[in-house]
Amino acid sequence: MTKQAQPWPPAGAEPAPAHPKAPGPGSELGVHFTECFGCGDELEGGLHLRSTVADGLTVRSRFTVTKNHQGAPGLAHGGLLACAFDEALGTTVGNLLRRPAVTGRLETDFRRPVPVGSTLHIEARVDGVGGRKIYASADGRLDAEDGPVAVRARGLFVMVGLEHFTSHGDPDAIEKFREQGRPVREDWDINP
Ligand SMILES: CCCCCCCCCCCCCCCC(=O)SCCNC(=O)CCNC(=O)[C@H](O)C(C)(C)COP(=O)(O)OP(=O)(O)OC[C@H]1O[C@@H](n2cnc3c(N)ncnc32)[C@H](O)[C@@H]1OP(=O)(O)O
Repeated sequence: MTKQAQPWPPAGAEPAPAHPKAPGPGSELGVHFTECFGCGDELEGGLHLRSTVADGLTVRSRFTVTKNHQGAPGLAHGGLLACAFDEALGTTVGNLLRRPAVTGRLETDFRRPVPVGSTLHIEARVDGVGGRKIYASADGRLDAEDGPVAVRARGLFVMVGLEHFTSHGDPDAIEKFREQGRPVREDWDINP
């Protein structure tokens, strides 16, 4: 069977300018929720991914692979790497467009093994928007921002209203999220 390349972003998607209140180049994005497996600092085995706005619609993230992230002995588990890209892409979309959105589809290409002890540098960008759909992609490089590409990913995010979180999420966790002073309503463009 021949593999046919699909255009990315798909026809009809339009460029997505950063939100006027989006953090500027050089901004550290911090932890969006302390219990998040991707970026939270309360989970010892989490990824502890850290992100910085680069320029335009690009965010650079990095995380160091530990023994907690293994699949094969000494190598990162592919699902964990997909998680890192979900977080990096979600952070890019959420912070730069400032619209609540969730991952609808995530594709990953694993090009090289990622050993325990290595740091993955992920550069993610928003590629376009079509209606409620946001297209984003990322490259993950080994041990340096210009290191060899180990993983590539593309994500389709779908804009949602805040009720997506309040009606499906755990009320105690949402309350904790509010107490941590994270933006729940303010500064977000809701109701796409
Ligand atoms: C309280 C505030 C918090 C803010 C905090 C911000 C923090 C900022 C950092 C975040 C960092 C986190 C990073 C982790 C991000 C996650 O991991 S999110 C968790 C994983 N994702 C989920 O749980 C989503 C589960 N899925 C769903 O809830 C629903 O299926 C969705 C995605 C909301 C879509 O449902 P829907 O609203 O009914 O919309 P639907 O009409 O089905 O789809 C809308 C469009 O998207 C298309 N679509 C949907 N799914 C797909 C798909 N899989 N493939 C292709 N097309 C699709 C549809 O075809 C449709 O296209 P059009 O017809 O408009 O052309």
